[in-house]
Parts: sequence; C-alpha cells; structure tokens
Amino acid sequence: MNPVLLQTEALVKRYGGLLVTDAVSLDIRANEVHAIIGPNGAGKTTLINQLSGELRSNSGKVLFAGKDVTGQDIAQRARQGLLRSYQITSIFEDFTVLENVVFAALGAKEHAFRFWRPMLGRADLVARAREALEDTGLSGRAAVSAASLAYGERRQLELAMALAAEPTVLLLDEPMAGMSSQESAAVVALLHRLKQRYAILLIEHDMDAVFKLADRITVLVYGKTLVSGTPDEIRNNAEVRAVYLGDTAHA
Ligand SMILES: Nc1ncnc2c1ncn2[C@@H]1O[C@H](COP(=O)(O)OP(=O)(O)OP(=O)(O)O)[C@@H](O)[C@H]1O
Repeated sequence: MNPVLLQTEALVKRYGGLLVTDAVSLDIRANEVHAIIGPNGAGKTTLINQLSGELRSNSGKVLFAGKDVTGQDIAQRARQGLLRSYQITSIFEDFTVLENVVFAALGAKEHAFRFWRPMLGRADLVARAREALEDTGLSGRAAVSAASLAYGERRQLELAMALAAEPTVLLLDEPMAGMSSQESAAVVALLHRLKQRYAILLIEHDMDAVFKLADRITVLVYGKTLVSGTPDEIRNNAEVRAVYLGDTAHA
C-alpha cells in the first residue's frame, strides 16, 4: 500500500449543539484519489475546511506527512504542500492567467506580495507556472486576462494555481461543479494524470466522476463515517444505496 500522507484521528467539529464532524478518522495515501461522498449537509465541506486549516477543530488530530498540523493555520499547511485548490490566493481579474499562476507559485513559498510585475522575470516561477498551465490544459490562455475566462476555465486556473504551489496533497471541493459534461470529462482525465504525482482528496456530487476516479470512497452521513472502501465495495453496500446512492448507483 502507498504511504499515508494525510490522516485524521477522531476529528470533531461542533457548531453549538450541532455535531458536524463526528469523530472522523480517515487517511489519504500517495497516488490515490480518496473521494468523500454523502448527502447534502453531511459535513463534507466542513471536513475539507478542517483539513486545509481554514477551520479549527474542537478535538481530534490532523497529521500531514506524519507531523501533527492540527494547530497550524491554512498558510502554514499550504507552505508544506497541503493545498486546497481555490484557497491559496484568489484570482486577480486584471492580471493575465500566467501572472496569476506565477503569483500562486511565489505566494505559497515566499510570502512576497510585493513587486508584482518583476515576478515575471523569475524564470523558475514562470517555468513552474507554465508547466501547471500545460497540466491543466490552459496553456493557450496564458496571455489573456483572468477576467475573460469562461467558468470552466476559471476552475482550471484555480487548479493550475494549486499545482504551481507544489502540493503533495490536493484537497478538491467539487471541482466539476457547474461544468459542462465536456469540461467535466476533461477534469476527470486531468485528475487521472495528477494522481500519478499527488494524493487527492475529492468531494464531488457527480457520481460518474467519483466512481471513475476514486481508489477509495468514504461515505459521510450526519458527520459520521458510514463506510469506507473501494468503489466496488461502496457501490454494492446496501446501507450506502439506501441513504445516498439509491437507484442511481452506477453499475
Ligand atoms: N458556520 C456554520 N455554522 C453553523 N452550522 C454550520 C456552519 N457551517 C456548516 N454548518 C452546518 O453543518 C452541516 C454540514 O455542512 P457542510 O457544508 O459541511 O455539508 P456538506 O456535506 O458539504 O453539504 P453539501 O453537499 O450541501 O455541500 C450542515 O448542517 C450545515 O448547516
């Protein structure tokens, strides 16, 4: 089995009396896509926020590459390679696609938020940014302003920005949401390639995409892990079919 890169131990998040993450323990291994699925309100986004460091947990642990990062904020975790796609830095509409990616490449490691334009003189960052654009299929749009991108292309740009920041683990919250079926298919193909290099935690409502991509699937219901297993195990689990997949389970 591939090494564990990210792990939670009995992670808990409460909002007042509402237990949103109920002692969740799971792990994400190198070169795998681990998908989290579950009904609306199951706590998927909350869990990803706890993993990225955007939300503090009430109890439990987050271990990244064997190190306890529970007390670290989002920037500290990002610098070590635990990256949530859209949260590294927001898109600057007036800058070009390439400039946005160069900025993400710089921002994750050096916190230098000044001298914007001269950054394009940094050959190492530009090379990394171009590679991320190539990976995400956006090379042809490098020189246009971010404001002119279509919705699907913006999601590709967010992914390119995460890649440029040199992740080891990518946290993706509904990367196909709002995309056309053609755009979704392109993202599925992209994530297939990316898992050769990274560990990916994927939250996605598109079950076709989940069952095509995931090596393991965890089903969350009311903040609790109902079951975790291979796509086949999940597809054939009677309880999962009853609470979530219903008749739409994909054969
Ligand atoms: N800031 C908050 N304060 C209070 N309750 C919250 C807060 N954020 C989330 N919740 C509640 O926590 C529960 C889980 O929400 P969350 O968004 O994590 O679920 P989800 O599985 O991602 O849902 P969806 O599939 O609809 O995106 C919901 O009942 C939601 O109302």
